[in-house]
Amino acid sequence: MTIEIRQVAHPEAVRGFDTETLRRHFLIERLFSPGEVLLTYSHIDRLVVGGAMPVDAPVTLPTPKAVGTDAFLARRELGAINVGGPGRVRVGGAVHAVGPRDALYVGMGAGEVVFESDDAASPAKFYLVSTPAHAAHETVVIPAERANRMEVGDQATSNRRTIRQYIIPGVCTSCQLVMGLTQLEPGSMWNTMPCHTHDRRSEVYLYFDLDPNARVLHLMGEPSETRHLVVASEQAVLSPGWSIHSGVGTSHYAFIWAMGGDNQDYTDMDMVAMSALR
Ligand SMILES: O=C(O)C(=O)C[C@H](O)C(=O)CO
Ligand SMILES: [Zn+2]
Repeated sequence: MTIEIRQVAHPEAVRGFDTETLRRHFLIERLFSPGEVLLTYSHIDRLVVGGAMPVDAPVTLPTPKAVGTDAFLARRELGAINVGGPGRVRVGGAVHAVGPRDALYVGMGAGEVVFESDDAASPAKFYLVSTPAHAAHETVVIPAERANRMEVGDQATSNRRTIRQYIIPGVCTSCQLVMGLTQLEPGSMWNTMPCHTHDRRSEVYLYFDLDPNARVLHLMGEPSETRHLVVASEQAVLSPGWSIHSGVGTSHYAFIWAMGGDNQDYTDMDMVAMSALR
């Protein structure tokens, strides 16, 4: 089992970080490894972020010491979105088919979680985000077409994109986890600009579906002290509540955003005026 621990960094300290230190604190470079579950435990809102990539055998969600309980889901909930080929997830013995770009919500106390691929030649890749939970909600599959869909942005500003909200009140009940997927249209490179913060919630962005040579320049930091991370496909960025999160790609791409914190109100954002960005 592989788990990495990321401590919280104060925004005043982050102002002095060099590139390597910024990447060590905020970028998760490796999420998927064949036949393994890779996890990162971040102390921002105690998000656990990871990837499960079963190939020709099932892989089981481990219970690292970091979660402090006998079972991973004893006091946690889990969201999974499949960014690979068709797969299945066994939760406490019940089998759930999770197709490409479908999501699975797993409630607190649901039992053992085992990931499988339908076809080893096109393995499933389950992107995982877990937050602490206080109540047991129903484990459900949310197919892409059942997600709440919003078309936003404009081709003229290169930010035409479709947002799909999977784990969000009204679609899927959770304790605090909110999760969805944003797809950029071909020719659109910008996400989430004008940008925002929400100090009440931390967020994590997984960028995927980029060509091997394409990159996203992810913008982070306090609005008056922005920094950037150069991000490749299937890498994730931790975004504390004080940080903006936005980006521009060298080609179009998709990303999964997930949040945990004090509320589940997607619209609760503190918009940053363009004139305030430095
Ligand atoms: O494309 C976007 O804009 C987003 O997907 C924004 C994220 O969902 C977000 O930052 C929610 O707080
Ligand atoms: Zn946000």
